[in-house]
Amino acid sequence: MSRVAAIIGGGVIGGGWAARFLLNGWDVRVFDPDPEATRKIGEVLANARHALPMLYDVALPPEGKLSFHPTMSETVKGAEWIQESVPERLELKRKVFQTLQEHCDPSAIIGSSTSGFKPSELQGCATRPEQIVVTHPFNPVYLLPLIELVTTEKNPPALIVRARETLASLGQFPLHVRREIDAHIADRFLEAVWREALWLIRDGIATTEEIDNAIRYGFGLRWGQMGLFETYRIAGGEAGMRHFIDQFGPCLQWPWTKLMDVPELTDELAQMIADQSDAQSGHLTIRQLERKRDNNLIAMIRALRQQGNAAGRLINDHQATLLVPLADGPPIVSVRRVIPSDWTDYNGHMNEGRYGQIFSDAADAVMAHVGADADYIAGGLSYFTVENTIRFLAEAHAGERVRVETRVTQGEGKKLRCYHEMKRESDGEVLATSDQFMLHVDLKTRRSCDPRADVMARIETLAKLHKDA
Ligand SMILES: NC(=O)C1=CN([C@@H]2O[C@H](COP(=O)(O)OP(=O)(O)OC[C@H]3O[C@@H](n4cnc5c(N)ncnc54)[C@H](O)[C@@H]3O)[C@@H](O)[C@H]2O)C=CC1
Ligand SMILES: C[N+](C)(C)CC(=O)CC(=O)[O-]
Repeated sequence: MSRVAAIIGGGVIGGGWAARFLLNGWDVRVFDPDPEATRKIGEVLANARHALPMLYDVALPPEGKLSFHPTMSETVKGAEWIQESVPERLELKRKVFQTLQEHCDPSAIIGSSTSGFKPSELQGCATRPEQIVVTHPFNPVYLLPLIELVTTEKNPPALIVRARETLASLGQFPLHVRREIDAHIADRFLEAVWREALWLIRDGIATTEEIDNAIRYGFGLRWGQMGLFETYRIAGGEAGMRHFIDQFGPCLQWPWTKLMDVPELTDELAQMIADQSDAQSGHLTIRQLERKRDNNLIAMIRALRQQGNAAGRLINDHQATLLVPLADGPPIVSVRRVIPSDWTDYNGHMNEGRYGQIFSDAADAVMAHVGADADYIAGGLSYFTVENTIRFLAEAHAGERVRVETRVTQGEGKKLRCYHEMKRESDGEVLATSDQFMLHVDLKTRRSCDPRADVMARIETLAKLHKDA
């Protein structure tokens, strides 16, 4: 018997909730008077089906059934979880709760997606206030895990536990906001940044793009893996958070923002912050925190490199200026690099799959060297690896510098065979070898064909040069 979730309001956020439940195997029923709701949710679902499964290395549960219903009663009857995502108007939300509580199970959890209303405001006119909690998500709900679970003393502890467990079972992160406040925790931050950004634009200090660049090339990367306080703890150096506060506390009185309503930084408040930071991060030294931060940033920026976006695109563009022309050899030094930390696996060494990556990069370098470069590939011609025998001879570790020495062992017509040796730069030890056989292909027909004459000539020259050496 599938678990049933009811979605009241299937817009940007309700659609995201529908996808989150559906892709986790729940049956989802939707109530939304908008005649476009089915189409809108269908488009959100298409995004979610593309994205969410890619975060995992295992299959998600089989999807539940999605249905749209003309009445609230049909939608919520028998539902275990009811998620309200109607527009941010208090009276509308209260009316929705009154209606749905006429038909829903008293044991159902009613979560509101509200960005800023407090649960006590939502519970105000409800028949059973104890059912209602704030479960404030972040767009896209099917990818961002944070849910601010805001409760009041009217919510039974057992319901709060059940809500947390349910959200966690969906792959979400229920942050229990223990004391209700307008806009909860995260939206207060978002509102502060948003309001300061509006001033900067109004006063002609920055454009929208400049503000976004300040975030995505800087602290946005830090916040995405360590948040605010752990980041500032590190900024305090070995003296830690208390030093950070002592140094930057006075700034609170300086016009560093238009948001000038700040608490007096008493010694008691400074010590409270320092004590909480110690409790949160004190089990790690600053150096350990710095290494954790740097490894996180490496993984994030390298992921952005794969997408060619933001800080990743910046590195890709910079890397293009660092390329040095290869010599014919033999051997051709086709790769010179450092093993990145995110290539290390549970055995504490570079994962076997990454050897293939390095040898693939070596082949790419040889291809570019003979003229089969990005423009050549964009023109519809390339090489496919059809056989690759890798011998793993010694471990490689994060931070080690390695190089690949390549010899062209066969170069005739559509055939290109390379023999690669991966060596540790520090001592020349051979870490792995690859015997890689490639065929030249037409990317349109996906069938093998002869390379362009100049490319074929370069390969034949290299094959002869390397054979005679
Ligand atoms: N858009 C965002 O980035 C976020 C919004 N939220 C909150 O989520 C809630 C919904 O916001 P959005 O999805 O952005 O709005 P939206 O305008 O995209 O969707 C609201 C949906 O509710 C439907 N609706 C209106 N009256 C209804 C009723 N009586 N019964 C059922 N459905 C009804 C509308 O047809 C519409 O499809 C708001 O409380 C908002 O503060 C929370 C997090 C992020
Ligand atoms: C701008 N906003 C208040 C709707 C933002 C949120 O509520 C959360 C989010 O997804 O950013």
